[in-house]
Amino acid sequence: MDRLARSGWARAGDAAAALPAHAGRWLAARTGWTPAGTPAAPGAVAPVPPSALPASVRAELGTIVGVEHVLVEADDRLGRSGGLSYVDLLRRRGAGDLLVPDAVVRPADPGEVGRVLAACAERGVGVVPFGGGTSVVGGVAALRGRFDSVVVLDLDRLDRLVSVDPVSRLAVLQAGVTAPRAEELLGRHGFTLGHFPQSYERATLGGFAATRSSGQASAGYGRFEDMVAGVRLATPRGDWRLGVAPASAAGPDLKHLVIGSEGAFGVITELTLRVRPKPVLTRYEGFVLDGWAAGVDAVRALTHDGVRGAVTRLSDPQETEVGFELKGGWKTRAVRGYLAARGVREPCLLIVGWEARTAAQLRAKRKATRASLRGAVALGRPVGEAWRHGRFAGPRQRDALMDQGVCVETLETAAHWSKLSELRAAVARALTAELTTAGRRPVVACHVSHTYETGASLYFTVLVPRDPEDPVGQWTRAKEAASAAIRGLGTITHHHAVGVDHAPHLAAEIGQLGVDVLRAVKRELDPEGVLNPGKLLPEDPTAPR
Ligand SMILES: Cc1cc2nc3c(=O)[nH]c(=O)nc-3n(C[C@H](O)[C@H](O)[C@H](O)COP(=O)(O)OP(=O)(O)OC[C@H]3O[C@@H](n4cnc5c(N)ncnc54)[C@H](O)[C@@H]3O)c2cc1C
Repeated sequence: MDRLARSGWARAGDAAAALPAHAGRWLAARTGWTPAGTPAAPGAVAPVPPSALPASVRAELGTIVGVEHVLVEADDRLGRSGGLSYVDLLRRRGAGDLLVPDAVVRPADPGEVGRVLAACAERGVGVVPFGGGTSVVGGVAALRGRFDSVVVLDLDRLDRLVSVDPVSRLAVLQAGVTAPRAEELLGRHGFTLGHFPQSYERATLGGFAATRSSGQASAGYGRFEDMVAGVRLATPRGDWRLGVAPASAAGPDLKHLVIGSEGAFGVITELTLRVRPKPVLTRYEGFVLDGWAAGVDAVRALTHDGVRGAVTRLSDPQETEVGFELKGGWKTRAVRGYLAARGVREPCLLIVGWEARTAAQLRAKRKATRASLRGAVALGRPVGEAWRHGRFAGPRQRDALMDQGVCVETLETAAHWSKLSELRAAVARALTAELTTAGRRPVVACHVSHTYETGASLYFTVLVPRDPEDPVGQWTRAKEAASAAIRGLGTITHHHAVGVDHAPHLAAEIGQLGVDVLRAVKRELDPEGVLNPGKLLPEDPTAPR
């Protein structure tokens, strides 16, 4: 996907991501796209500027983490130049400005993190905490703020399972542990975290906590924040530990100042996480509802009746169609024929995945879900298992589409049930209006994959021929139009966080008072303002220069 970044997605699924000929024909007819070779080409990237980190600071950081862990080579800095949004990927392909950090610093433990932060605060060097670098909102952009230099603080060496408390079902893990590694380490003790976002292969526990991430199995395991029982934060003012009991009335829950703080208040070094026994049995099935309204009613009923699967994911008619067209083949034709024969005019695919410790438990869960889904057409196990098999393929498919000149990006929001359909319509309208030009007709598809008692998230995927003259502007304008449509109906972000991209919209959601409260917290924890300049909070115009 981003071949210049530190490490790519596992290569295993690459072949499956290539756009099949039949899907290419559909895309051309549907959107006006014609294949254009625009592969990722290292040569196309702007030259890397020399490091502006003063030699004395470099030497001081070297005494803390070891000189071999202060990296200033071009490739090392380039590999941590931004995250994985569509615009980030365009920048790596030579469109727009690429922000390159002056150095990469790799501390080994929480103590070293704290000392690096203290040194950077004293010397006036910006610090960008970096987990897996999968942010899609500019969260790891190497912005300097008011400083002359900025370093990326790569947490990849904080990769240990510190302890497990099987009685309380708690595990302490360091923040740089990636999601697959966490599953491996916890699996040895019979536990799982149950957090499976699409960025699973690369993202880290610290990144999940810092962004309030939500995984595909959130219906069964909750959002990442629900798993955080305790947190350890390194700040330029010292170490801060929170979370001594399962619940507390000792004032507001300060853990929630850290969860979602996006590296702007401190660096999460350790997390105490709630873990669950690994499921023994899993089963995924597909269902189809006729039309969006029926689909939303169905997932709302599943949620209110308490009979969702661990995975509960509803595609709207557009996303269902895209799925059918990309897959193609006789099996898809057979499914479409069957649905037509059953009188389904606007198929909306619903995937339900159950997990259980025993066959009896699994049967009971499945029975309860199916009873609630009385009006749905059951497509059975092959459809559900096919979704499960391909559930991490998205990043690779995006890479393949980008290589061929497609603008492909996603955005997410959430709203209460009573506003959900209005929100979906408003965002789809805004994106379609902004991206439609002579010869370009966007596909705007949407799904619900996180539901709550009071509402649900919406996740949009957009496909449109790329504007070769202004590829960054094409998407930036569309994203702005969508953000304006969201205002008053839903949240600016359900799980991608604020980063740079959503910062201008924060005040509209939490109020200017809310922004001021967050600024006050930042001033207390990071008085010099070195931590992740320009993220979460827009630059403070009143900050001393
Ligand atoms: C293809 C793709 C699919 C995605 N799917 C999902 C999804 O299903 N669900 C979802 O929730 N998100 C998803 N994301 C978004 C992204 O993966 C998440 O935001 C994830 O939580 C980021 O983890 P990371 O380790 O990569 O963090 P990074 O990208 O490295 O950092 C994210 C933010 O957290 C800060 N940060 C990182 N580590 C720390 C730390 N230890 N202490 C303090 N601050 C820190 C960074 O400075 C930055 O602001 C997806 C992204 C991509 C590219």
